[in-house]
Amino acid sequence: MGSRSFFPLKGPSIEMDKTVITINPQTTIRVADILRVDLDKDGKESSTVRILHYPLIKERRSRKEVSIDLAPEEAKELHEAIKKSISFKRPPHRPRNSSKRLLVIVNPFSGQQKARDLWRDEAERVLSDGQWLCEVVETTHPGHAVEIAKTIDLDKYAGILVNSGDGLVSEVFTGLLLRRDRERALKLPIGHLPGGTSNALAAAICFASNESFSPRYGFMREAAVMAARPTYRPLRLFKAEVEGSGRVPMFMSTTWGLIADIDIESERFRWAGMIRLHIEAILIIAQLPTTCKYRARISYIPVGDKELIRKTMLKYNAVRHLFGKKHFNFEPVEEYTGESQPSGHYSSMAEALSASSAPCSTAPKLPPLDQPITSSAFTVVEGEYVMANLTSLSHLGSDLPYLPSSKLDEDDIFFLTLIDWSLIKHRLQIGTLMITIDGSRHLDYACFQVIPVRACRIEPLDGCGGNVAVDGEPKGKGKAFQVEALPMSATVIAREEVKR
Ligand SMILES: Nc1ncnc2c1ncn2[C@@H]1O[C@H](COP(=O)(O)OP(=O)(O)OP(=O)(O)O)[C@@H](O)[C@H]1O
Repeated sequence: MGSRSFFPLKGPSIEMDKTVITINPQTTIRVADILRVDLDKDGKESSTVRILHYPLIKERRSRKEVSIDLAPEEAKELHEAIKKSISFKRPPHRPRNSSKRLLVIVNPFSGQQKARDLWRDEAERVLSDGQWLCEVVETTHPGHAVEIAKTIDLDKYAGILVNSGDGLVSEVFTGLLLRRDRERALKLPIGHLPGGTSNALAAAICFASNESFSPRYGFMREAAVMAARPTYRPLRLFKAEVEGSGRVPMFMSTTWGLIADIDIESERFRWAGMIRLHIEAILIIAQLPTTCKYRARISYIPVGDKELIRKTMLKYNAVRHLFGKKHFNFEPVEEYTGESQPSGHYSSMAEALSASSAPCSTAPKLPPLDQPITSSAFTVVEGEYVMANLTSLSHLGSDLPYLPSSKLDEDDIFFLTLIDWSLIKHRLQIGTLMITIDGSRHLDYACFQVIPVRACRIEPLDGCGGNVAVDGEPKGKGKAFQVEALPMSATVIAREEVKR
């Protein structure tokens, strides 16, 4: 759409193009921020166009209404032009019922039991402003969201909003992967409303979209605005195989050593909220090297792309163009085009993850965990490490921009990050490295290494222990594990990149 002019009864003309409505030099409205537009026919002489939008003001989304009086014909045209620009696009799973209906799953116990209040105080009104019909379900037990995702009627909803931490998001992906019609089910848009303690996915989506989010004060409203005016982005899924636990899906990280130790061992301080992580970190770091000094063999297929390697050092607040021209672009999620899909479910995740699926560009590279790696494509190292993590998201939590260069929709690449014990000068160095993750300054430490990989196996040696966690879920201590991409992506709700 080129620029169009409209002439109000008073004041200068209004200019509207594809992205912005300029009411006067001081007042502009971004089309992507508009949730609703109404037309009031006041009389023969004039009509009013009322625009409800949520602009960013001081890095928060604020509800604003603007009314413009125009001649009736002019008002009708402006109203129609705006309505057309904000019209709801059919989600890629192509539901038969194209109404604006969402299922909202709330874990009433996540985030120190605040998810329910956050929904009521911050999100519900935004979705209602956007004229969405929301059916809210509260989970009653662990695994409840797996069941919901396994059985949800794909034709009834335009998406699922998951109001919780990353644990419940993982359950939803698990449920979708267990469906035999998952080729279509994985196109059902999933929005993460950050109602939990760790909201890594919501943060990574905001970061990718250049949306503002405040780890400290929460960003439920910002995520709700995103859900009310959604764009759909692919999120690459991965397969983690862990000794004793078998194959499980992964969308964020498999951590071993320090970070997993802090996360899992700090459960005993759950009453302290987020501070529990700090208490545990201090205890562990004070006891180094009797804690968190682990021996391992690491086998990986490196990605020798210089541009990619350079990017891994960029912090979250780096100027966005430094990440590369196309870094924040993404391929739109292709619409599901198949007609019929098999019904029912796989009997286990092991079966689901080994079953062939949609056409893929990511052929398996790893043999099963109990078989040796013989391919010469692998680099093999042995050493002592404080931790070794395999991550695929930019954030490990909303306040942890761990690897800002990670993209949501990378084909089959993820990142091996290591703290090599032999490069540490003093245990205080680990302490300072950990507390600087919130500004991504851990990337400046020589002992912190980042290696882009296409497959990786980590084998703890000499019974050295160290917690292993997949997407935050504990999987035992000192277990061997390996990760590679799945030939499948889920669909997440994001927004068009915010221009600043
Ligand atoms: N009603 C419920 N009662 C008990 N546990 C539940 C319930 N609903 C969901 N869960 C479980 O709670 C786990 C943690 O949920 P979630 O990640 O949403 O919250 P969180 O507070 O962010 O947790 P974390 O502190 O681990 O990040 C999920 O793995 C899920 O299985």
